[in-house]
Amino acid sequence: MSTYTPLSYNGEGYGWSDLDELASRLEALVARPPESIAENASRKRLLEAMKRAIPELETPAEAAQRVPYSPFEIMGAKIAYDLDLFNILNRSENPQSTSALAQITGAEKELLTRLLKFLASMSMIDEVGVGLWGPSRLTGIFTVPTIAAGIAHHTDNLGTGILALPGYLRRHNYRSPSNITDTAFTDANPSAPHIFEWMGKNTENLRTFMLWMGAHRLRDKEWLDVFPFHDVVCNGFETGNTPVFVDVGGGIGHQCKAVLARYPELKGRVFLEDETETLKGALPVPGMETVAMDFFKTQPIRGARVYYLRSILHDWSDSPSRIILSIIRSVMGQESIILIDDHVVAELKAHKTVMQMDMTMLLALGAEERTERRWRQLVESVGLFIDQIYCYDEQGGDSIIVVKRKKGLSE
Ligand SMILES: C[S@@+](CC[C@H](N)C(=O)[O-])C[C@H]1O[C@@H](n2cnc3c(N)ncnc32)[C@H](O)[C@@H]1O
Repeated sequence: MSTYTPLSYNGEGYGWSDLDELASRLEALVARPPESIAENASRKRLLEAMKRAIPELETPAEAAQRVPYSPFEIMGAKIAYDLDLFNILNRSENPQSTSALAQITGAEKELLTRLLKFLASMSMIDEVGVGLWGPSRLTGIFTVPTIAAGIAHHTDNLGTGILALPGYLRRHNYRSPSNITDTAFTDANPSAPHIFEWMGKNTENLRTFMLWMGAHRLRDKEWLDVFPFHDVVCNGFETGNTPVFVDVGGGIGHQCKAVLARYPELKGRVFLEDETETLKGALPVPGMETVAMDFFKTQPIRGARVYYLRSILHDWSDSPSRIILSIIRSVMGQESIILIDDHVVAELKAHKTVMQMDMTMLLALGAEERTERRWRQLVESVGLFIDQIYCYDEQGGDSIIVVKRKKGLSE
């Protein structure tokens, strides 16, 4: 059992005066942050260091304030989302009084005061003066519809499952689930056999999930920044009227849209495939054709250059994943490839970004994020092989895994 030892700053380590200086510099940074926050290696390094510093520097009392209260952050964000506070404050030209906000939102003033103070204490809004509120940086971020949808998804869709996971694992003697119909989510939401059917029956929940799909993997780089799409797909493939890009389980078409926008030279047909209910919300994208399908039963487009699977196989344990891949394999032509756009978990010191995704898969779908070794096992078990892996985000392990058919195997 480990006991708490207060940090000692003697010897060669930092002294208290060094920490004071570091704190002053950070305070100055907070007071005058860079004008625009964009991809920058130094910024990312500093942020990572600050996050890692917290569990190293806090006392037990501070840790007790942080970890047990961590669900309160999303709870507060969801209340603000429901009251539309982020949008209201972000579009107001002047700070708003509590009375004005009570009138706009319909919330009782006394209660609203407490909620606003709570939100300000977490930097989600700015407490400009006593009873006076304005937007903070986070307020603006939470007005982005896809990011706001993430707040709704993790409360309305996943919230009960998140809280149910410890009990679920205890009751299952800490064995990996392998079935989407037997998860912490289904324990907490027995009204449907699994989460996708549950969301299919709840239009608003499906809408927030689909919106969130447009942001949950927002990274500094997109897959198309790293994968040589032009060389591999636009060049040298007999196109004309042939299918060139098939987004299998592509949701509402974010990636078809991105491909068509970035590669106007792309010849051939682009297909968005998903379930009928999901396709009802498909984005209007010129050049994108929609095909309703069930990827466990069929692959209606034969001989396409690319079968693209983004965030699909991580939703499923090996057995259903093998069905999805085998069906695609059976319609692949000589030049077809599968692009799996998913996470590859580092064997050592995987980042929180990918590990919290792994826990999401565990609790909601009885599935997992895979290491490279696990990906190879999976694809090789159905007569395919991994040709190359292009990682485009280290923390998330986001990668394009290029998969081809093993030669000489019959269909
Ligand atoms: C995690 S989402 C990924 C969506 C999209 N690829 C993206 O990255 O934004 C999983 C998708 O699989 C679809 N899906 C689930 N079961 C399916 C099935 N049996 N056949 C076809 N699509 C399915 C869902 O509707 C959803 O759009």
